[in-house]
Amino acid sequence: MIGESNQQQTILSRQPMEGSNNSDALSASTVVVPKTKDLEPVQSSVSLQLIDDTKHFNEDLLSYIQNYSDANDNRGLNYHIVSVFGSQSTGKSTLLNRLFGTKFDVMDEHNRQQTTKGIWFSHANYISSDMEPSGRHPNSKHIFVLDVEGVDGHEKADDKDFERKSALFALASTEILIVNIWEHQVGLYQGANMELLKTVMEVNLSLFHGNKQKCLLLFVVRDFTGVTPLDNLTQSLRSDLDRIWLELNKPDDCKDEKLSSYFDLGFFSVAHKHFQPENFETDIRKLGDEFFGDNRLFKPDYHRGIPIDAWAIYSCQIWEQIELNKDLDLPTQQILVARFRCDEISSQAYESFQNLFNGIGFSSIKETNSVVENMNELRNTVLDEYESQASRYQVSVYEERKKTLLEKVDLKLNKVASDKLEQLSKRLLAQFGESVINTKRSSKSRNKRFGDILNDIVDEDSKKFEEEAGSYCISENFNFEKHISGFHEALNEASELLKLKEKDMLVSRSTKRFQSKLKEILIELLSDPKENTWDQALEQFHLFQSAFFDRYKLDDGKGYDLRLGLSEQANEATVTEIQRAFWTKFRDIIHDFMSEDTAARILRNKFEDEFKYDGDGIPNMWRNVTEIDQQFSKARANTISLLPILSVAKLSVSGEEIIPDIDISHDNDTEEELFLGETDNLEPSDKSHFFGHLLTTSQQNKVLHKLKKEIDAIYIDAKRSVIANRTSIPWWMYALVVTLGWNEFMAVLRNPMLVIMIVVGTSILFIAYHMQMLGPMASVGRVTLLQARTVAKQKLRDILFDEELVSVKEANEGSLFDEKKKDL
Ligand SMILES: Nc1nc2c(ncn2[C@@H]2O[C@H](COP(=O)(O)OP(=O)(O)OP(=O)(O)O)[C@@H](O)[C@H]2O)c(=O)[nH]1
Repeated sequence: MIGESNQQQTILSRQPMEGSNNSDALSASTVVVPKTKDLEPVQSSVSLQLIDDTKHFNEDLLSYIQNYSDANDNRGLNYHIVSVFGSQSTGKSTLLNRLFGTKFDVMDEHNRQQTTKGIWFSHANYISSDMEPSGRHPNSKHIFVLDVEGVDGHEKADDKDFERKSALFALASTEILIVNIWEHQVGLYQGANMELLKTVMEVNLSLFHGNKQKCLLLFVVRDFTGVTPLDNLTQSLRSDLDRIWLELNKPDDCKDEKLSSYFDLGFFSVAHKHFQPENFETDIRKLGDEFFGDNRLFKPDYHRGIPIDAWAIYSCQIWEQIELNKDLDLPTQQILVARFRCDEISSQAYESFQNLFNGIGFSSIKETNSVVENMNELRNTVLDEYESQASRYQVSVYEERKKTLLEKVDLKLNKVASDKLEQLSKRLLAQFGESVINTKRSSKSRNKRFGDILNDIVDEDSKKFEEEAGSYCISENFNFEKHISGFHEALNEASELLKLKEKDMLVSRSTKRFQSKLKEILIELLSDPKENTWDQALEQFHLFQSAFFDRYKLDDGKGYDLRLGLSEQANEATVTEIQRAFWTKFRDIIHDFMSEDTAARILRNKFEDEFKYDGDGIPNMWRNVTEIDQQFSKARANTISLLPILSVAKLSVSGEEIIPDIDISHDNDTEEELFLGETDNLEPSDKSHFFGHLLTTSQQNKVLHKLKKEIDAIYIDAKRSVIANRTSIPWWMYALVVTLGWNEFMAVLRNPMLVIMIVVGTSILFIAYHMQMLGPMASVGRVTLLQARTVAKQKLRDILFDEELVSVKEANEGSLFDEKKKDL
């Protein structure tokens, strides 16, 4: 079966051929991969029966090829395939063995039986000048040789099937096809050689008419005697080939094509091995020089472009297709092989990428540069791994699979970048509010508008995010536009929230300040109502309002900018909101302050002021009742005239009610409804009219009623005091005292001690009067007198009791005494 030694036979026969029995199940798109698992390397120096006589493909091919690892250099194309084709027993194996140092079986001289069965495969060794194999020529590529079973063998005379199939296989895989013919066969058109040539051409057309894959047909004329010069033989062979080419039924798309479009032709003669052994050796050496050295015979056009490590798959697949009698679409086969290998390489590369990826632990890497560096490194590693092996395969498949692999890798890396961006987004958004507040508080930004501060930080954060997103874009598969727009959206949302918060703060702060200022002044004004009280109140309101808004006035004076960075519309709405809040506070203050009691108290005070004091604020001293009556009437009329001022906020000049210049109705409907209980059907603008309505008519009547009572009491008090003063000491009483007490008066004057006492007493009273101590002294005196009276009464009672007791004791017995005592 194999090689020349028994040992070699043993080695190779360990892989039975029936393993390839699955060919029936194959389809055109299936790639059959020779098994490589658990195979021991096949010894390289031996030949391998690639296809046996039962037409099974030997799966040991891959492990055989793997012995020549450097054939995988140069993108796996560091090799050539040569095959031989020719009639049976024409010295093909002998030629190959001599040319390439192979050890194909050669027919025994004495038993001329067919020796080569099926197709054999062997690695060629460089033939040194002494015609001994000595390894590979240093400048040459690896050459693998296919020894194909001879055609037209008498054992298979009726079976042309294998002949055609083997020609098909040899041509599909080889670069140079050695056509081995005897010299005496040349020119015999009807001879076996012409059949052979026809077969080769037909097969070639069926294989390559689509893509014009060329190969070299190297005619080796054996047993060349030199009687007919080689040129003549060449001429004869060429004309035979041309004739066959013309007669061939060519496919439509290559009808006009020439023979040279598909074949390069080469001719070489070799002398008789036995009769001219020296010439034979010389010819063989010359032919060998054509193959080795700089590989002159091999042209790039001839190479199938299948990397050597895929050649086993490719050739197996080719054979399976041939066996199934399917149309042999070589480009498709090449693509299938390329797909299979590129997928395999891609999977391996992705697997090692995943291992590296898991080892890195991106989640623990914080610095963007480091993340990007690792991402790039991973990407390049996987790309290098894939490219180094897959770039040898069909370019479109290689590119396609590379794209797919990169998409997978980038998807994974994209996730890393997305997570990092997500984290950055969260971090920046979390810090956003704080950054704005800190910047706002910093001395640098003291005069900066809030809106500008906000915009600066938004810009800064956006730039930071975009830069980081940009640095993660390590290939066109990375696109973070969505992340960027999402971040912008979130940032704008946060920014709008801050604006809203700042706006609310401004509204509440300004309203609070406004309220405290206005309240003080309004209460002061209302506590001392005058005809122009509401004019002053409104004036103060406008003053405070202007004081607030003036600082936000636009340069053209046509509006306000609250510096919150709000849109024009929102800014205007906020201005309106503040104005409404001011008006609402105005309303709340006056409504909260004014009540029936408050109004009654204010009016009572006003009445008292006017009734009890003169224009200079000095208390009135009534000389008679008439004066009191006059003053009372005047004060009462003036006081009552103030009630409408306290009841409705009206301007003095125009008499118009104060109405807010902005609609505030929705702020406090309830209060207004409570006020009149009749606003349900009113329009908001109508409700504004109730802004200054502080007391209802019934409330006013109650106030008047209460006031009347109180001022009547004051009036009576005043009158009583005048009458009391006047009735206590009548004038004739003074005259009577002087008349009756004249002597006593004189007696006192004449007594120096009494005079001194009177002087001292008068001085004390005078000082006490000036120090306003008369009241307290009188009180003390009154209390003393009261106490003295009480003591005196008690003393008197005791005395009387004692006297009675004594008399009863003396008059009656003990029991009577006790009864008396009880009675007492
Ligand atoms: N006349 C002649 N005989 C040769 C030459 N070279 C080899 N032979 C003899 O031809 C016979 C067949 O040789 P092989 O090399 O086995 O021929 P083959 O074409 O490989 O035979 P199959 O593989 O059986 O088709 C052998 O006996 C050789 O000694 C040659 O150059 N001239």
